[in-house]
This record gives sequence, structure tokens and C-alpha cells, in this order.
Amino acid sequence: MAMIEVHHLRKTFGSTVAVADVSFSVEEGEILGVLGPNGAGKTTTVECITAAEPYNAGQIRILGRAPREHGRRLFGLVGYQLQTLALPRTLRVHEAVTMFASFYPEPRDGGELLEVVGLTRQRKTAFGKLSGGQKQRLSIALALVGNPRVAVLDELTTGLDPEGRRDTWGLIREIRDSGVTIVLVTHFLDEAHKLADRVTIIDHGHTVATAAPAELIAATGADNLEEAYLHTLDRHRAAVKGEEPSAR
Ligand SMILES: Nc1ncnc2c1ncn2[C@@H]1O[C@H](COP(=O)(O)OP(=O)(O)OP(=O)(O)O)[C@@H](O)[C@H]1O
Repeated sequence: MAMIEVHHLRKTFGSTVAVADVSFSVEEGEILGVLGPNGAGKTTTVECITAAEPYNAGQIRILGRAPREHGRRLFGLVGYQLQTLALPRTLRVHEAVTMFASFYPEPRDGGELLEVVGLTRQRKTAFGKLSGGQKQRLSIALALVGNPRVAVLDELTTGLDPEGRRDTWGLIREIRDSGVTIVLVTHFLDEAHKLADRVTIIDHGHTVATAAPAELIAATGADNLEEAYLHTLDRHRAAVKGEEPSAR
């Protein structure tokens, strides 16, 4: 059974259509990369999956059931790492983990989790004194503290230096290897290529393609995922307009 299925999802904010028609599935144990330009509807889509937002039409199934059917158990099932983590500046790292752990019926051990994300030495550091990379690590820890089967990670390496990004990629692989299914929203095509088993591309609220990076590269005759991504978007937009795609 697929871990997550999204069928013809539609979500509007007033007159803004944030998600027009998005469909994809996420298999258990895989890393699915969610790609697309700014404003494409990626965050809105994952917020519908985590039930942070209700949706207008279509279907979402998590382990075969609608998000709301899971009730409060959904929060333990799907961990969500926010694009920006806002916590009181004086809250210490271990206090944040303990506080978030209290929201869940079967939380992970806080000390062990800080070890996993490499924040043991900072456990007594106030949130306001953490570096950008350390805040990212804390936000990943908070997404995992409920012992979820799925982790939704939104732009998790934005603002990190190359070493921080590489370390975070290692961490994501370890989390996947521990059995957690991962939905990874990213603008970094190298990141998607290195981590994702499959990627789904969203443009203007529509699913454009879902495939393994290597399949997408082969299908477009591109040299790398970035080229393949741009080519796929061009082709989609030209088809929508009824035109021939431009040569990139
Ligand atoms: N709470 C909201 N109220 C009104 N409009 C919203 C809201 N959230 C998102 N939108 C709009 O919905 C559209 C999709 O936004 P969304 O944040 O899902 O895109 P995204 O693909 O995640 O973009 P980015 O890559 O810039 O993070 C945008 O036009 C955005 O302005």
C-alpha cells in the first residue's frame, strides 16, 4: 500500500488557486522530492497532507485513510518540519524537544534524538543562540520527536553552507534508513538528485511529471536533473499554450 496518495488535490485561498490539480503517491520507505518554482503550490500541498490546511476538492489518503479520519493520531504519524522555525529565544534546545515530545502519545527519547541530529553539545543552548544550521537540525528533531512514519521536510537546507547541507543529507539518509518515509520539498536540484528516489514537479498548481531522477533525465535527453527539470517545465508550459517548447 502507498504511504500517501494525493488525487486531484485542489486548494484555494479566496480567489487564489494555490493548488489546481495535484496528484502523486509516496511509497513506504522512499524519499519523494517535491519540486517546482516559487508559488507553484508545493507548501500548500504538503500542508494539506499534514492536515495543517483543509482542501477544497480531490482526495488525500495516508495509509489508506483521509488525514482527518486519523484524528489526533495523524500528528504522530506525519512529522512536519516547518520552513521557518519560530521559538522563544530563551528556550533551550532540550526544553524545546521535551515540550514538543509532550504533544505525542509515543515520543522518541529526546537525548537520543539530539544525538541523531548532532545537537547533543547544544542541548542547553538557548534557541536564540543557535546558528542557522543548528536551528535546521532542531527543526528536523522536532519533526521526528513524535516517532512518525512519514517526515515532511520543507526547504530544509535553505541557508546552510555546503558542509551543513552535506551533513543534513547524511542525516536524511539515516532517517530514511531507520524506516521513515520522507517527502522533501526543495529548490535544490542537486539535493533532489542525491536524495530522492522519485521527484514530482508542480507548476502553477498542476502536477507536471513524477519520475525517478534518472528517468526524467533520460526522457528529456538532459545531462543532469536541473536541465531535465527546466526542460520538463518548458515542455509542459508549451503544451498548455499549444506551442512548441523553446530549445534550452
Ligand atoms: N495562507 C495563504 N493565503 C493566501 N494565499 C496563499 C496562502 N498560502 C499560499 N498562498 C498562495 O498560494 C500559492 C502557492 O503558494 P505555496 O506557498 O504553496 O507555493 P510554493 O510552491 O511552496 O512556493 P515557494 O517555493 O515560494 O515556497 C501562491 O500564490 C501563494 O501566494
